[in-house]
Amino acid sequence: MFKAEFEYPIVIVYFNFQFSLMTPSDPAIQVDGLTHRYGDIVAVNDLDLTVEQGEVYGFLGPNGAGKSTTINILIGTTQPTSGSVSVLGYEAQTASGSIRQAVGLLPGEFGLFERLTGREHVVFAQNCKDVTESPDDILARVGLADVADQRASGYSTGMGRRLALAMALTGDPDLLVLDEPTRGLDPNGARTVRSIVREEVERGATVFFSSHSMEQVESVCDRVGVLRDGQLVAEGDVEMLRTRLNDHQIALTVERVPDGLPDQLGGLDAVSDVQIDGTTLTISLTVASRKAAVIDATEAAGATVIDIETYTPSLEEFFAAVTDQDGEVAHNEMSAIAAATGGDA
Ligand SMILES: Nc1ncnc2c1ncn2[C@@H]1O[C@H](COP(=O)(O)OP(=O)(O)OP(=O)(O)O)[C@@H](O)[C@H]1O
Repeated sequence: MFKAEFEYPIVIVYFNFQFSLMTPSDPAIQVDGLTHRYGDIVAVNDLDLTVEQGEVYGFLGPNGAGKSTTINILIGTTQPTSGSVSVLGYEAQTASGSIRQAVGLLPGEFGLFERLTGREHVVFAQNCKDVTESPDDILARVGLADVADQRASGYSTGMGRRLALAMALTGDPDLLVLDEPTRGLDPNGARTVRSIVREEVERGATVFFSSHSMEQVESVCDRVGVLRDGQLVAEGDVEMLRTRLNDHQIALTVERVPDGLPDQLGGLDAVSDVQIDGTTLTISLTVASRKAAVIDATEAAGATVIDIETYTPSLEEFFAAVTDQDGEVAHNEMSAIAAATGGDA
């Protein structure tokens, strides 16, 4: 049965290979006007996306947003309805064989060969990519050195995920496409993934990282794109996205609240609300960078500031805001973010 599975791709691959014309300044991934329909369902809707060489790009979105469909198109296993996709300089529609050789893919769903050991899986991946390297070194990197000779049928879900990552790492790929790499992993496994991502980037690879875990994305990604209903609704570096969410607060505790100070602060640019509790003023801002102006205005009114606390939303809150499809707040925040990032809400 194996034989039949291996012979078939050889025929496909023959027509699918191309030479890459990518230069060092070209993006690793370039998606233009990508649309994919499953019958009446529009899974990806006129998506534009650019991932530069050497960056870690976090691809976020709620269930059904279109992440896996996009990834399947990137690696050429799904043909788009329309639009163009270039990966490492190869056209995804015509050079899927070349892309699969150059890319290390950790798929969202991955079935192991129950009868093969962990080491045999890695050797299989190496043979597919025609590379020779020590399978044990790769297995050690993902924490499977001790079970290298164990059949995969005895692997837990997390061990299977680690093995799939080991297979993706074979051949030092120029681009790693990781679909939910930390799903099913314990905290140690998640930490291993994070350090492997950093090592791969140091080596010069690009990483495209789909995840539901804000913690993972915040800690390893350079840039983040949020997909909703097949469209990118926000994109930017993690810090910028956070500071552009219009829910920043600064709490100032003063020795004495001068008459008229709350009204004065309420009249400042970008201040949306002022609450007072004893000698503590909590000021809500639509723009994080206006915090200094609030402190200046408070001191100019004659108040002595004795304590300052600030609040910046986490990426988790940002994600909830831009992907909550029912809430009015979500729509307003998306509009603000889209305006700030130059996207469409
Ligand atoms: N083979 C398919 N046939 C029909 N519809 C599909 C198919 N695959 C995906 N879809 C639909 O396309 C849309 C996007 O699905 P996709 O799996 O790409 O989303 P996702 O962001 O990866 O979701 P998740 O986070 O749940 O994995 C969903 O509405 C889904 O139901």
